[in-house]
Amino acid sequence: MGYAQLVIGPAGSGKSTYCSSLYRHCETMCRTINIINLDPAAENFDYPVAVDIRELINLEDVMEELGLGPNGGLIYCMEELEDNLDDWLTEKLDDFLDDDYLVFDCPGQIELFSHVPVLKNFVEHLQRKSFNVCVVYLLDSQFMTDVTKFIGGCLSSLSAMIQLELPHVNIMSKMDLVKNKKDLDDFLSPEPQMLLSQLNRRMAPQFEKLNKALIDLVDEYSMVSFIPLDLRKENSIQYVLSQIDMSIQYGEDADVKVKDFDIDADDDE
Ligand SMILES: Nc1nc2c(ncn2[C@@H]2O[C@H](COP(=O)(O)OP(=O)(O)OP(=O)(O)O)[C@@H](O)[C@H]2O)c(=O)[nH]1
Ligand SMILES: [Mg+2]
Repeated sequence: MGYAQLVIGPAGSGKSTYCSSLYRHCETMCRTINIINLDPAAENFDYPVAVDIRELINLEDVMEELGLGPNGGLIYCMEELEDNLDDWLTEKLDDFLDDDYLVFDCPGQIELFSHVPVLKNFVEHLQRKSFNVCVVYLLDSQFMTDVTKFIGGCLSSLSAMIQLELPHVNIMSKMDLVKNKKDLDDFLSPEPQMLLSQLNRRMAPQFEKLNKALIDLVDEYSMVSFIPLDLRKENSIQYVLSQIDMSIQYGEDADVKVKDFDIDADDDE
């Protein structure tokens, strides 16, 4: 049984920075995690890259050779990954041990997890290889400064949840940038009624019915709940990691193994 985090979220939400901070944090705890770059456009890394999609394909070549733009090029690269799940990816995954912990640093284009099946197929492949996978969805704290932005962020997180059907942890990144601490309580786990009245105040009256439907939807899926992440604080990183570990049962399975072993030992007697 392996463990995997799929780190997704809008462009620039801090995914790669989160990966490198997590790597350093785990290093100080003498815990090994392997970070895998799935962004064919990435160039600089602050973490050791265990596996790199650019060994398979890179965006620059695709744009040059096929005359595609950056977004079309990215989709092409990801489809190439999809076509190579059984050979390239399987070969790479075979290098890891049974209970290794992988963190996938994904590109930020939201169509990847909202309306193309690449990540869904990727996840199913990991699951077939016995990985417990969860989504770590990062939203930038700047989304908390504006209720319309915040709802938009929640909806894109929700679309990832629907498309990927995985345990899902929402993270509010870049908490060091939050000036007004009152925003924290308002947006980390806000009252649906509060969001609705703020939305109605911001928008023209003809949107009231839509706003109500949106807030009901977001509320029903319990989406409006974010764990704050402040990378300056080790205990913040530790808390986020512990919540993610819980969602993929990391650590729990280790206990089960010990128990299973004890039962076997009894049988032998
Ligand atoms: N202040 C602050 N800035 C951050 C934090 N995390 C990331 N950033 C900055 O935000 C920008 C984007 O960060 P990245 O980690 O590259 O974001 P990303 O989600 O990987 O971006 P894409 O891969 O392009 O989608 C960079 O300039 C980072 O330095 C944070 O916790 N606090
Ligand atoms: Mg990145």
